[in-house]
Amino acid sequence: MSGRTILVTGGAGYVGSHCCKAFARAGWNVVTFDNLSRGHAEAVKWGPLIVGDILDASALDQAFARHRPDLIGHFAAFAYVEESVEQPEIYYRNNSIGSFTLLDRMRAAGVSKLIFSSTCATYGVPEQVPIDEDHRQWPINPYGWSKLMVERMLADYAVAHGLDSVALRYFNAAGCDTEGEIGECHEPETHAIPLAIAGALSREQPFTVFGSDFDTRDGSAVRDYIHVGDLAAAHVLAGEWIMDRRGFHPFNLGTGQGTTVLEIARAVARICEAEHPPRIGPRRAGDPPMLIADAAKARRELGWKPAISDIDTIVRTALAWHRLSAAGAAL
Ligand SMILES: NC(=O)c1ccc[n+]([C@@H]2O[C@H](COP(=O)([O-])OP(=O)(O)OC[C@H]3O[C@@H](n4cnc5c(N)ncnc54)[C@H](O)[C@@H]3O)[C@@H](O)[C@H]2O)c1
Ligand SMILES: O=c1ccn([C@@H]2O[C@H](COP(=O)(O)OP(=O)(O)O[C@H]3O[C@H](CO)[C@@H](O)[C@H](O)[C@H]3O)[C@@H](O)[C@H]2O)c(=O)[nH]1
Repeated sequence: MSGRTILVTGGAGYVGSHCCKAFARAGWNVVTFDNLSRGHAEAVKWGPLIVGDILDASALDQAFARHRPDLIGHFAAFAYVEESVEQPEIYYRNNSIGSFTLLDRMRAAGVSKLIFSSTCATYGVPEQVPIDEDHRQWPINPYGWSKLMVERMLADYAVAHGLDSVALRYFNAAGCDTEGEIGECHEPETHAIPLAIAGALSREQPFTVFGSDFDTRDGSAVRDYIHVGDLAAAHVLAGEWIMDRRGFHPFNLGTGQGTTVLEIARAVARICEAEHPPRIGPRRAGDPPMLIADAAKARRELGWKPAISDIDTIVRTALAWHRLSAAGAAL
């Protein structure tokens, strides 16, 4: 598939930058379009960076005219569940209206293929686990709704306008590039694994487990952690797959294995060889108790299988990145 161009919105962010690397390795020309509101110019290493906002129609028009992308990888979004509960307006504007603007300008430019970063947060509290793609989608936080609205737009645009798309519903993206070139740099960091590592290594930043009264095997919440390198591989497969498919196609991306927050804390303590035990705190707003993927469809249709998503590899790669950052050698 070499020689094709993908324009990656949000390519300066965590998942987007890992996907840029994977697309470049697979022979694609990669152009990043990111407003750097939550990303890092230093993470854009596999092609040019256009500093622009998906809410800015003329910036999108210029980017499409200049680079003539064959495919859009749409990662740009705000992605914090708790923030979305407190400030829903910024989620609906950035994630939903931003995506609408992107689709509108794609139509105008005649760009008709897209892969979209969706999320298991669109399912809400599952009726059963593992969750397959046909499970009812009924989010319990504005972030999930802001993303589900985009899926709806994509389904409708496929029928009405021949805009073909894949929605990749990630479960919990985790870990960092196995070669240490890029990693996870959120400010503020809110994700469990980098915070558990920081907490294990420092008395100053203790790790708090949000909720110990869920109906799970140890009372803490269960998530399906998927290595960002496995996610990146899935994006390349999905990008190549959609080039000769029609319609809208959702896929779950997860391992099918659930891990509790306390199990994460224990794995981190073992691998970091430094134990500052976690604190137990109250539940965080908007958090479902358990999210586990049934990703059989991605395996069947895309030929995708997680290869590096065991918890030890996730924690080891995240720890390597944490050490590079602490030494000032990372982004
Ligand atoms: N991290 C996860 O576990 C996870 C799970 C499911 C889905 N997702 C989705 O994956 C995508 C990437 O998540 P991430 O964790 O890498 O987040 P991130 O914050 O690291 O990256 C998002 C990027 O988008 C950019 N951006 C935001 N709004 C923009 C705008 N209006 N115009 C241009 N650029 C903009 C930011 O600057 C940032 O570089 C998001 O769409 C998120 O909803 C993430
Ligand atoms: O300091 C912390 C941070 C997190 N958690 C818990 O750890 C789990 C995972 O939390 P986090 O890493 O913040 O991920 P999520 O809130 O599950 O959200 C991520 O994963 C979602 C899919 O589940 C994506 O849609 C979001 O974009 C992405 O941020 C949750 O139960 C949290 O309550 C803690 O107990 N303590």
